[in-house]
Amino acid sequence: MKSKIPVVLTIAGSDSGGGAGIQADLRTFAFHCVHGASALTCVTAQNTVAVNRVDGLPPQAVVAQLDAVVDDLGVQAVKTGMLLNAEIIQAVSDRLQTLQLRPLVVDPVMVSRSGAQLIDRQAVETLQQALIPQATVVTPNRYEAQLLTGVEINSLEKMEEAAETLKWQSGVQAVLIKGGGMTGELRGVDVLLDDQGMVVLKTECIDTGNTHGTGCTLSAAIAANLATGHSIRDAVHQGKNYVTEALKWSLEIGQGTGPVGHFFPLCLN
Ligand SMILES: Nc1ncnc2c1ncn2[C@@H]1O[C@H](COP(=O)(O)OP(=O)(O)O)[C@@H](O)[C@H]1O
Ligand SMILES: Cc1ncc(COP(=O)(O)O)c(N)n1
Repeated sequence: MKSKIPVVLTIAGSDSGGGAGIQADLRTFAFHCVHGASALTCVTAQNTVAVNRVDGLPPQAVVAQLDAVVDDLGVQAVKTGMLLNAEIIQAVSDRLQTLQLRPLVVDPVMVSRSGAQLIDRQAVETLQQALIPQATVVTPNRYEAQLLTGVEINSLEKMEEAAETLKWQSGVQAVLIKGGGMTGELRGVDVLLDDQGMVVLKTECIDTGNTHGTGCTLSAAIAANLATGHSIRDAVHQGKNYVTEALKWSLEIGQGTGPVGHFFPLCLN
């Protein structure tokens, strides 16, 4: 029997601990019944406690992976994660622009959950100028949104202000500011701004320290949902619900911030 299945490409880094990056993306794609393809940007020596080392690939190697996937498999949606440096970001942005690969979910990965800086300063600028304007949805967390907009985010109103600022300064179609790094009752509350306006996304707050990979998982789920034909709003809503479930089933692995449980329904024992 032959089956037709959407192909989703992630352009991101490897997490040796398996909780975030390419590993989280591919598990999320599998859960959503889409075929996951990957273009690796870098290899991190990482666990639940720290990022010990990062080795980047040459930009041409990243673009060659992208081309190999697009030329043969075709792609119904793309997401980007950790892009490491300005050269890789520029090369990927140029290729995405030329090929007009859409929908495109940009997770502007800059700082890890353990607090490690994951890309350099110049890379932030290139992300802003070359990649984010092309995005269907951009998904910064609290700290990334602050860095991208200059708005200090300490309330729901400031989350909304940052979303407005980022949307109008970049021309991106939709902005999702994630609230996993907020405190009190705003923890786990996200704000989505698209062409229809602003919505606040609230699910239950999960009391767990094991949040490694939440951002990667959410952006991968949104890309998978877009690939299967959902609207932006629907893709984001369903992605948020998926992350909430995965957080409920997060894994007690390692000494630090453990990963979320991507295949929760299969692991109920
Ligand atoms: N404790 C939590 N309870 C419920 N949702 C959470 C919690 N922590 C993070 N989230 C959700 O996980 C998703 C990823 O957000 P966040 O953790 O802020 O991203 P990142 O991993 O990029 O820092 C968001 O939808 C956020 O609201
Ligand atoms: C290779 C890689 N990519 C991304 C993240 C961010 O992870 P998170 O989803 O927790 O923000 C990470 N720690 N490592």
